[in-house]
Amino acid sequence: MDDTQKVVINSKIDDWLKQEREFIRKRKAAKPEVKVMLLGQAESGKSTLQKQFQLHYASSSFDGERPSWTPIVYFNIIKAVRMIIEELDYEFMGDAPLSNSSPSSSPPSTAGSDWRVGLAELRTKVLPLVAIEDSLASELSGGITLAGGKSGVYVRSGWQALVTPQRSWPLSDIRNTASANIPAVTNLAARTLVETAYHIQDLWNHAAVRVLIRRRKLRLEESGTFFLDNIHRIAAPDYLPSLEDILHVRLQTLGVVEHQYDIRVNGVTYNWLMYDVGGARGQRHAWVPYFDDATAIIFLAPISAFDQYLEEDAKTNRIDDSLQLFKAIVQNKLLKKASLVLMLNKTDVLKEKLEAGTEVRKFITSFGDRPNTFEEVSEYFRAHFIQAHRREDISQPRRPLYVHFTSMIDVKTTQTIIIHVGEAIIRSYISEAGLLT
Ligand SMILES: Nc1nc2c(ncn2[C@@H]2O[C@H](COP(=O)(O)OP(=O)(O)OP(=O)(O)O)[C@@H](O)[C@H]2O)c(=O)[nH]1
Ligand SMILES: [Mg+2]
Repeated sequence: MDDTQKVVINSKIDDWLKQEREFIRKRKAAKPEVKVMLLGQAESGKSTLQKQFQLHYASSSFDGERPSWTPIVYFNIIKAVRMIIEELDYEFMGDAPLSNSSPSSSPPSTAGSDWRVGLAELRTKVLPLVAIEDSLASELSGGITLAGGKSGVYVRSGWQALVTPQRSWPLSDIRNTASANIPAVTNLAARTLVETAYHIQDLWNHAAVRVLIRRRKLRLEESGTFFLDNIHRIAAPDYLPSLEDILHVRLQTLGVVEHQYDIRVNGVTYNWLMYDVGGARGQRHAWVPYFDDATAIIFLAPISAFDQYLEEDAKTNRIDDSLQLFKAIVQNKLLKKASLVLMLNKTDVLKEKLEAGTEVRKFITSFGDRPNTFEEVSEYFRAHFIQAHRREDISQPRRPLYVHFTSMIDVKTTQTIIIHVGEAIIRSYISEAGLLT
């Protein structure tokens, strides 16, 4: 080996050592990593909780993403209108158009003499909007079509890029958008919504529709009711979703979506990685690969769902499914080191249902003759989850279970809860890892 070769080799070794030192320096500087999984059945509120974290720990990105929620709000409205129309068709007309429905169809008790003709006209007027549903779903899901078709829009991480226009919103010139860089179907939905808003409002407020919703227990989901109540604000050409709108949106999660926040506790910044999962039964197998290094589980159980059944299995009561799922989580060996937080969610919806006179014992016989009040009912469900944890928890000694009653659409209260939950999780991470602060 001559001297020149030696110099080249030495310089390569120097480079390599430098890189190695840099790598170690970076690793030491890296923030401690906390991995938190949001688990629970479909529609339990996982993604809504994740939005509340984003609002608190990354408010500028929350604001920046606002325009991307616009088409999802449109989609939620279209879905709700389509569900109303399907119910009307089923109730009054068989396969025939509403105006030709058979005389034997029983009118709602509130009906006036020409209610049927009026409804048929409204139906015709809102149909152009309903006709957009499938193409809007396809545009929002980036062309992914799943079994179940119309039941929803599914999103993976990075979905915003599919629907966010390149130029800024609000769209003051939504009617002249031939050259605008807005996805075509979203644009069409916006225009059709402007044109049909009054008819949607009339349909939504129609006495026969109200009776039908009550009589057939039509589940428009939390989002449908909220958006239909706000139809004129949303149909305005310069509409930009508000914080409340974004929290009310229903958008099913597909697979597992990672979100990252920096959370600072006692002067140390933690790399908070949050995994928001799809909660439907067909999605749950995707959770497992994330289990063995999870720092904490936040389990969401919607306690308002006592009178509902799973979309994927109409025989299973949703509270029962939540409880069984919770048991499976606390029994899971891979998760035995994870801290446990339980959020008994949708307390606002539970209160509304109880105030409207829906009786828990009719759906959950073991509730018996207890008073049908919020205090009794919420405590009854809480006791069941706590008992499941006491009996089934695999970790020895048994881990603490932090329980909160939540309403994810209540910003002020939820923000306080997530700060506490974040700190509690980080504290137990510190003591588990033996870290000094
Ligand atoms: N009124 C009310 N609505 C809620 C609450 N929590 C969630 N929602 C609504 O319930 C719907 C479902 O919430 P998501 O957060 O999408 O549910 P998810 O658990 O992520 O569902 P998947 O992604 O299908 O697993 C949305 O329309 C939310 O706005 C709550 O506490 N109160
Ligand atoms: Mg979700």
